[in-house]
Amino acid sequence: MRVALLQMTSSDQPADNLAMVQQMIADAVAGGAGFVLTPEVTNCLSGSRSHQQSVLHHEADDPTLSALRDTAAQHEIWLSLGSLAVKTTDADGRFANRQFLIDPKGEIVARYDKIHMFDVDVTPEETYRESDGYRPGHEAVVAETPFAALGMTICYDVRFPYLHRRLAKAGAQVLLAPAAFSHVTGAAHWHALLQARAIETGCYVLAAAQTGTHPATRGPSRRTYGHSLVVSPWGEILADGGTDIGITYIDLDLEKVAQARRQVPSLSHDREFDGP
Ligand SMILES: O=C(O)CNC(=O)[C@H](CS)NC(=O)CCC(=O)C(=O)O
Repeated sequence: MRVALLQMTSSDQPADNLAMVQQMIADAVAGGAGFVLTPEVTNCLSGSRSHQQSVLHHEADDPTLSALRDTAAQHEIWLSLGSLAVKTTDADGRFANRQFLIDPKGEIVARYDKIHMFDVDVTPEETYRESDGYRPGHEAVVAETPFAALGMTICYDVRFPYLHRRLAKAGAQVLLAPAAFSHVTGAAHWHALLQARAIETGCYVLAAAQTGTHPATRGPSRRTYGHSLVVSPWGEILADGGTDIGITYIDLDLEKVAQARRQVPSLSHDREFDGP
């Protein structure tokens, strides 16, 4: 299976972002991809709650989701929307940061709501309170497909190794890690974190990333790190998307998953122990 990771610079205008993704999917299909991945918050990257309130939708009537389901069906591809920001019915008005897996008929076959919220002061000037705007998810998800079992994670989840081990023990062979990583933490940690998750689990890690300075009509503009990454189950970086908008390709070979796990079977060497 040929996979394409789309690296983009989402703005806070969902219609513009949709047009961009549709064009990139067409390009990826022309490049031979049968599975296309988009980054976190593909539809809208915004730091303004009131702006999000005015442009986002519930899943059931989200125009980005319905258009991209049609796109997947039209090209007969598998599509991971790394996430869409969608409205929920929660009384506090918080959104969900939700990943969708869409099959070649355009059906949604799996959903995952980001579990770990990025409530972090990266520097005194650069602070994030993701849980102000988004409600955390409560359920880990492994999606079975004919070409691989996919463990779903989003961005900050990458810092929580036990989530990934659970996904691998539940059968995942490929971990999806779409992101909008901050530039500062990305430069310090991004490659090492993704390589560690691959090594610990013997999974491929596929991380489609947001990149660059994101245009914002309201609220602060943000800068993300880019470097969409493909890591092999042995921990090698097979592809790095750099910092430009563009497409990164990889041909998955699941024999590599079995091989890495044969060579170092740490996934099956857990021990019970006493202590803290
Ligand atoms: O806010 C949105 O619209 C979409 N969500 C994000 O961009 C999220 C929360 S702010 N970003 C991360 O999780 C970055 C994690 C990171 O950079 C790290 O772990 O170092």
